[in-house]
Amino acid sequence: MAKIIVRGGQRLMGTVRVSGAKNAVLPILAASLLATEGKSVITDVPVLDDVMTIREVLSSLGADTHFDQETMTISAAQITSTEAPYELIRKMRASFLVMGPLLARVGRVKISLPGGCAIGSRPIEQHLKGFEAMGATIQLDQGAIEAVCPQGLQGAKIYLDVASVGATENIMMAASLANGTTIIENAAREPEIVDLANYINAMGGKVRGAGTGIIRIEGVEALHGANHGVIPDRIEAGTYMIATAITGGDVFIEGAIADHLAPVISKLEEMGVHIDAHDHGVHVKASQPLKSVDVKTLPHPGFPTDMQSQMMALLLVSDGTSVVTETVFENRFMHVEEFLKMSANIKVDGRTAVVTGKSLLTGAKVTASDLRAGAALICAGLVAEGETIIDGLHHIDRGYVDITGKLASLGASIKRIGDREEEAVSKSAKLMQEPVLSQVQELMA
Ligand SMILES: CC(=O)N[C@H]1[C@@H](OP(=O)(O)OP(=O)(O)OC[C@H]2O[C@@H](n3ccc(=O)[nH]c3=O)[C@H](O)[C@@H]2O)O[C@H](CO)[C@@H](O)[C@@H]1O
Ligand SMILES: C=C(OP(=O)(O)O)C(=O)O
Repeated sequence: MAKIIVRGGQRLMGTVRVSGAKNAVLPILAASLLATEGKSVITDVPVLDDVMTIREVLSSLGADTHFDQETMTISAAQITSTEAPYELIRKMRASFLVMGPLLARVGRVKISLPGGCAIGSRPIEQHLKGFEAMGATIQLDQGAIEAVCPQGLQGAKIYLDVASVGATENIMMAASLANGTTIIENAAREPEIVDLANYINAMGGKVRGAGTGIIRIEGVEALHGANHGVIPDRIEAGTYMIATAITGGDVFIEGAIADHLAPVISKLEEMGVHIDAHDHGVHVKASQPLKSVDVKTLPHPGFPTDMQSQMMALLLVSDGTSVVTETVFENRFMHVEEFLKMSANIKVDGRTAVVTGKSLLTGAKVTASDLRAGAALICAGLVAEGETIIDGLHHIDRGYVDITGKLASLGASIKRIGDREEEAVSKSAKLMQEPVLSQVQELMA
C-alpha cells in the first residue's frame, strides 16, 4: 500500500503555488453540460483524482473532453445518456452535481444516491426539494433517483433549510435554463458558489447575488461554452499556512486569496502567526510558541469545516487549552484517534473536542480517514519526533496536487512510497458508506 513518510523537525521556507480549487472545479465541470453549443475551456484545473472522476462522468453522458496542462476543454453539444453511472457517483459525492444540469438540459435524469464519506451522512434532500419546487417529478427506484420534467423546469422561490453548498450549486445550475426566475433563499455563500455563478454568466446565464444569502437566477433559452479560470484552492492554501505555522516557518503562498481565507487568517493571527496579504498571495511567518484559540466551524464566512482537522494539528502544539466545535458535519473527528497515536492530548464529547496543547508529538503509523484528516496528519508529522507513516492516501489524492512534492520543495523531510494505482483500486471501496436512502424515502413519503 502506498504511504507518505514524514520526518518532523524541518522549518518550512520558500514559496509554494496553490492549485485551482477542487470544490470550484467540480461544479464548474458539471455546469459545462448546460452548453448546447461551443466549447468550454476551463483553465487552472487541478490534476486530482476527483477531477478525473467527474471527467469520466461527463464522458459517460456524451460530452467530449480533452485535458492537458491544467486546461480542460469540454464540448457538450451532444448528450447521449441521462443516466449517471453508479460506480462513478458512488466514488465521489460531487458527481451528484450533474443532476441539475441534466434535468434542465434534457428534462430527465437517473442518478444513484451519493454515498456519504467518513465525515457524516450527507443527505441530499435539499437538492431534491429545490428540483421539486421547480416542477420536477422525482421517484426512487432501487436506490437510484429518477427525475423528469417533460414541460421543462419552472422558476421558483426556494428556501434552503440548511445553507448547503451542493444544493445551492445544483439548483443554481438547473435554474439557469428554467422558464422564469428562481430565487434561492438561505443560499450558501462560499467563494466556490461565486466562481460557479461567474462561469454560468460567462456562458450567457443570468445569475445575481452569488456570495450572498439570496441568489436570483433568471432562466435563459440556451447557454454556450465559455472560457473560465478556476479560483485558487483556499483549503489547500490554508493547509500550507498551517504547515508553515506548525514548523515555525516562513513561506509565501502564491495565489492564495486572503479574502477567501479571512476566518483562517484571523484565527492564526490570534495565535501569534504573522500574516501579510499581497496581491498575488499570502506571506506566513511564525515563531513558537503560538497561543491556543477556540475554533467553531460554520458555513462561509465562518471557519471552514475543511480546515478543522489541520487547525487541530496546530492547536496540539500550541500553548494552552482549546475547544474545537464542529457544527457542519456530525462526524468529523476521525483524525482525533490518529492524533492520539502520536501522543496528542484530546478529549472528544459529541461535536466538541478539548485539545490540551504543548504536546510533544511523536511519530507513529497512522491512517487518513478522509481527505482533510490526511492533510492534518501530514501537518502533525512535520513537527513530530521521529517518523510518521501515513496510509489511506487515496483520500489525500482526491484533493491535494502533489502535496509531498510541494512540501519537500519547502524543505520538509517527506516522501511517498508505493504505487499510486494500488491506491486507486482501494479508493471506492473504502471511501463511501451506504447511500442516504432513509432520508430520501422520508422525502418521498
Ligand atoms: C465538493 C464540495 O464542494 N464539497 C464541499 C461541500 O460539500 P457539500 O456540498 O456536500 O456540503 P453541504 O454544504 O451540502 O453540507 C453542509 C451540511 O448540510 C447538510 N445537508 C446538505 C444537503 C442536504 O440536502 N441536506 C443536508 O442536511 C450536510 O449533511 C452537512 O451537515 O461543502 C462542505 C461544507 O462546506 C465542504 O466540507 C465540502 O468540502
Ligand atoms: C469533504 C470534502 O470534499 P467532498 O465534499 O468532495 O467530500 C473536502 O474537500 O474536504
